[in-house]
Amino acid sequence: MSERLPVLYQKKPCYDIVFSRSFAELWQELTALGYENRRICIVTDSKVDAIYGEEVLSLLRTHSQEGDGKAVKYVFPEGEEHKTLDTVKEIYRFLIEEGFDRKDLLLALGGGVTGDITGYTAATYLRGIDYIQLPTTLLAQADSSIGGKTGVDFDGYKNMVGAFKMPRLVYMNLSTLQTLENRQFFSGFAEVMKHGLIRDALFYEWLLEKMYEICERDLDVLQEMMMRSCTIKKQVVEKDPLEQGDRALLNFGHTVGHAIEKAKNFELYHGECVALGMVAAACISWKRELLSMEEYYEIRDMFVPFYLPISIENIDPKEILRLTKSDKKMESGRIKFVLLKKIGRAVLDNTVTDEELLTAINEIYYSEEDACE
Ligand SMILES: NC(=O)c1ccc[n+]([C@@H]2O[C@H](COP(=O)([O-])OP(=O)(O)OC[C@H]3O[C@@H](n4cnc5c(N)ncnc54)[C@H](O)[C@@H]3O)[C@@H](O)[C@H]2O)c1
Ligand SMILES: O=C(O)C(=O)C[C@@H](O)[C@H](O)[C@H](O)COP(=O)(O)O
Ligand SMILES: [Zn+2]
Repeated sequence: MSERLPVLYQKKPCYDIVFSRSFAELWQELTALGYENRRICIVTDSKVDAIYGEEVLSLLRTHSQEGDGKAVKYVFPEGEEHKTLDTVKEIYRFLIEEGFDRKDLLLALGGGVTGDITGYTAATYLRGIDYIQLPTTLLAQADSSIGGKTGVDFDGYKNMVGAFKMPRLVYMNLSTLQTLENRQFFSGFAEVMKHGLIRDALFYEWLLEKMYEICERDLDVLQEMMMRSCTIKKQVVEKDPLEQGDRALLNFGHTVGHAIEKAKNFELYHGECVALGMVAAACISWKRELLSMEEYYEIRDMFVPFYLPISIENIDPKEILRLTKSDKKMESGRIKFVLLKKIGRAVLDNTVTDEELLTAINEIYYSEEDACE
């Protein structure tokens, strides 16, 4: 049974999130939004294309009354290393060659990388065309498809170039989660856990209770999890869509997380780095006596059954510290850091010192020497 959640932008209805179990209702949704006679370009990566590309393209072509040319597909190589302006440029070229105009539509079919690239292309091509999110990873369904943050990495620095551009619809086919590799599935789970930790202790506890069903990818449980996770994200972005204030709470774990992503040259996945960053942020919260020691260790250890890292080898903690300074959440030379006051309640703080950060980075740094001591 499909469900939907409306999302407001500046207090007005903007787009719906549809939770479905197939792509079958997609055409009906496109028609309801008036795209039935528009040209549609599916943007997807090579891996997702091999699994779902033809299914979605033929669905669009079957329904489109004016021939195959109405729906086309652009495929880029999978992986974070392709979330760049070069990929965006290639999509611009393709859209120009195909004669896409301002009334036409882009469909982002894939994970967060595809969503971020497609959204940014939609924000900038012809000064803005519409796009729809068809998220196929846990991370994209629970987090990145909602809220209109789009962009690309630049010289390895995360999301350095981007724009806010709201999608016209987020259509989730939850069954796509069944084909996701385990490591990718759990990487996405880190952002789900983040939503519980920053805003909703009951959701956090529910996630622990449903650990078995989540790991088994029980679709009913995943649908409820997604509804609750998306509700939290929706509430935060509705209140502060352009990140003037509390939306920055969604960055819990990201200051250190993004630094590790860059330092490791994207060898670790986004959610894995965010999990490490959340452990570091929880550690600072403990050292400041916002969290008790028990709470800190509970937060750290609950990542383990979800196959998420809580320590990392082969990094230079000082280099990670240096990289945190190039994250976007800097204001007048200070990092806008997210700490936890308790489980379910995050706060912004711009007084975290280099010393505190280094102590926390050392806490997640695993070295052979320490292990031998
Ligand atoms: N815009 C936002 O608000 C926001 C929020 C969180 C993360 N992000 C960004 O999202 C990106 C991470 O997203 P991601 O983890 O989805 O990465 P991703 O898009 O690279 O997808 C991960 C991998 O899974 C494959 N894949 C996708 N769907 C699949 C499926 N159903 N079955 C099998 N394989 C599938 C992809 O081809 C890729 O290899 C990062 O760049 C991060 O910065 C953005
Ligand atoms: O939607 C948001 O706002 C977020 O911060 C969600 C994050 O999970 C996401 O990784 C986002 O892309 C990070 O934003 P950035 O501005 O720090 O790049
Ligand atoms: Zn994130």
